Amino acid sequence: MALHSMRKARERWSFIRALHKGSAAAPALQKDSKKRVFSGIQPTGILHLGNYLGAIESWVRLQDEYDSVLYSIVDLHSITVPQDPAVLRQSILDMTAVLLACGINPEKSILFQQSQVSEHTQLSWILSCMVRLPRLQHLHQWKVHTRSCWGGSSPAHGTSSGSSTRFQQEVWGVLSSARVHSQYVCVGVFNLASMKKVKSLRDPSAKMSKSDPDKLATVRITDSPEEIVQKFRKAVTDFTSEVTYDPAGRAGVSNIVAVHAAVTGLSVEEVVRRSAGMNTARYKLAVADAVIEKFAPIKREIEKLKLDKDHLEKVLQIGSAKAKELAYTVCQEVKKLVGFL
Ligand SMILES: Nc1ncnc2c1ncn2[C@@H]1O[C@H](COP(=O)(O)OC(=O)[C@@H](N)Cc2c[nH]c3ccccc23)[C@@H](O)[C@H]1O
Repeated sequence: MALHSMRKARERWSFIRALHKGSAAAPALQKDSKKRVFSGIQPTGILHLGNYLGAIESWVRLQDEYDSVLYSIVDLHSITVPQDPAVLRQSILDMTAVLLACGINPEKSILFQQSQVSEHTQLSWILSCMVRLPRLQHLHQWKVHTRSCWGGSSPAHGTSSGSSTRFQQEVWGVLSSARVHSQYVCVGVFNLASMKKVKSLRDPSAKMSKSDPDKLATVRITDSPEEIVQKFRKAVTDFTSEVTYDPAGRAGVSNIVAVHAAVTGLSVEEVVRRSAGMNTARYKLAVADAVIEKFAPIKREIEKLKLDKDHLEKVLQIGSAKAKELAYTVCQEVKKLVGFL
């Protein structure tokens, strides 16, 4: 037992040393330990088809595949852009209702609010003092978010775009790396092959996104059946009427085929086979129907859950307390290694 914890401490220490040195490859932390799943979602904006198929559906499945599963409503990340406090407060509860309605089960996983686990920001500060900027800029999540949230401006070049500051950009990266370098298995479209990347219905070269200014681009989980039909009807395809799957040559139709396969649980080949004889205009409506059918029970559950604010608050409080307990142990170890304790 003592040997085991000494080994773990050594691993953590070499990890911290590697961060200080900016080594290209910091050793993986606690490789031999029990695997833990960790992922998160921002509370702002309404959950969309991309979030659902690309993340939440898998989150639900992972609850049965791993013993230790944590899902975070990442409110700290959401304030890199201005938020109205009242709206943010409500969005956190709404996202809790949505996740529960999708099948996140607090008996099987820890669902918590990021800002309520103060160890997260403590660890982030410690890491931010140790990690070198070039190393941070190599992290995949960092690159993606610098591109998508800050229009590609890099803090290394000292630029700041939009309403975020260079300081925020750096802290964002460190907040993310606090989890990337934890003992967690981080879940995202990037590291689970089974996850699907859903494209915008208006521009199939772009990812479907909560913040897309084109309202027709994103199918939200709370959209009415009429809205869903309208969005699919207006979805960008091409001039070929046949339904085929060819992501490189026919990105628009292929995105719709992929959504169809994902919501029905059928293979891409099977949905293409079943659409034989249908033109893309009719096919889009068939896919809209499949999406409506998939979301209908979830929508009903969301409405029910939203009526019980106390329950939602309690779920988050219990989840955050459990997450804090886990984070406290890690944070104490890091504080010892740093010399605070
Ligand atoms: N069009 C799409 N197709 C497929 N998947 C998609 C699509 N759009 C979004 N996703 C996935 O949905 C999850 C939540 O997205 P967010 O933007 O809220 O949130 C994100 O993009 C997180 N990085 C937030 C985060 C911040 N800190 C964390 C710590 C751990 C894990 C996650 C986080 C994500 O899994 C995202 O990959």
